Amino acid sequence: MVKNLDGTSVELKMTSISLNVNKEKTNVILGSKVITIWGQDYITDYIGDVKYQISPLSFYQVNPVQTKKLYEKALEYAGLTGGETVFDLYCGIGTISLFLAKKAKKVLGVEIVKEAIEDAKVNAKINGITNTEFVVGAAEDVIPEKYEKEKLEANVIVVDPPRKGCEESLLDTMVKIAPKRIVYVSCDPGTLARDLKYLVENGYQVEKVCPVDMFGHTGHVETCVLLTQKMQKNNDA
Ligand SMILES: C[S@@+](CC[C@H](N)C(=O)[O-])C[C@H]1O[C@@H](n2cnc3c(N)ncnc32)[C@H](O)[C@@H]1O
Repeated sequence: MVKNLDGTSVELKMTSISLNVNKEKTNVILGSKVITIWGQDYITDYIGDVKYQISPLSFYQVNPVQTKKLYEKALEYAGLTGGETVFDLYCGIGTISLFLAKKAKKVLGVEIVKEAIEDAKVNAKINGITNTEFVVGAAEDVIPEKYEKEKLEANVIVVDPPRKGCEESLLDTMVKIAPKRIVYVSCDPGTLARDLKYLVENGYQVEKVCPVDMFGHTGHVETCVLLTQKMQKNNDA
């Protein structure tokens, strides 16, 4: 039994042991080869009432108590009423996508790791969620390409990039798609500030900012930001 910081406790049950093989001499921790030594090829976890299957090469937040708060904040900032098309870019195993899907018309998730997208599809299925689509690829390639070919539309775009933030080509296409709301989830204040500057210079305004302490006793902070269209605010007023 392990006690969480919020006083709740969880029973830990080992379901798998796997070995990762990395022969590259770089600063990347995990190699692409994973050997299951015992048990299943994945672990499972719940955030709120959503169940997730997570395979070894897929990203998963490390602090389950704070992750629930972070996703609830992203959901609140998305302001969904049930009729929206939402993009969840850098979606990992579909964690935020599935949180949002329950309150949206449709969610499109994009993620670069193939195994994570396979998990996302399974996760939609095991939670009985049918209004999601998951695509493998770099967000900065998939979204501009789909925008050119299919004239994609979205009411809300959520981005949760790694520390390097979003490529300018993606931000540029997001501005062209012109969602009413952008929810930016970031683990790096420096690249967050850079990307917010771009969005603010291109028609958006920062409406709300909420830091979430995902990495207790460290100097790191996760941040959830709501941006809205400048015109929209003026029209609403
Ligand atoms: C901070 S994680 C967020 C994942 C997910 N939203 C979550 O909360 O579990 C960033 C994710 O972006 C993925 N990623 C990295 N570069 C990418 C890119 N260029 N396009 C799409 N996904 C990318 C990583 O594999 C990782 O799953």
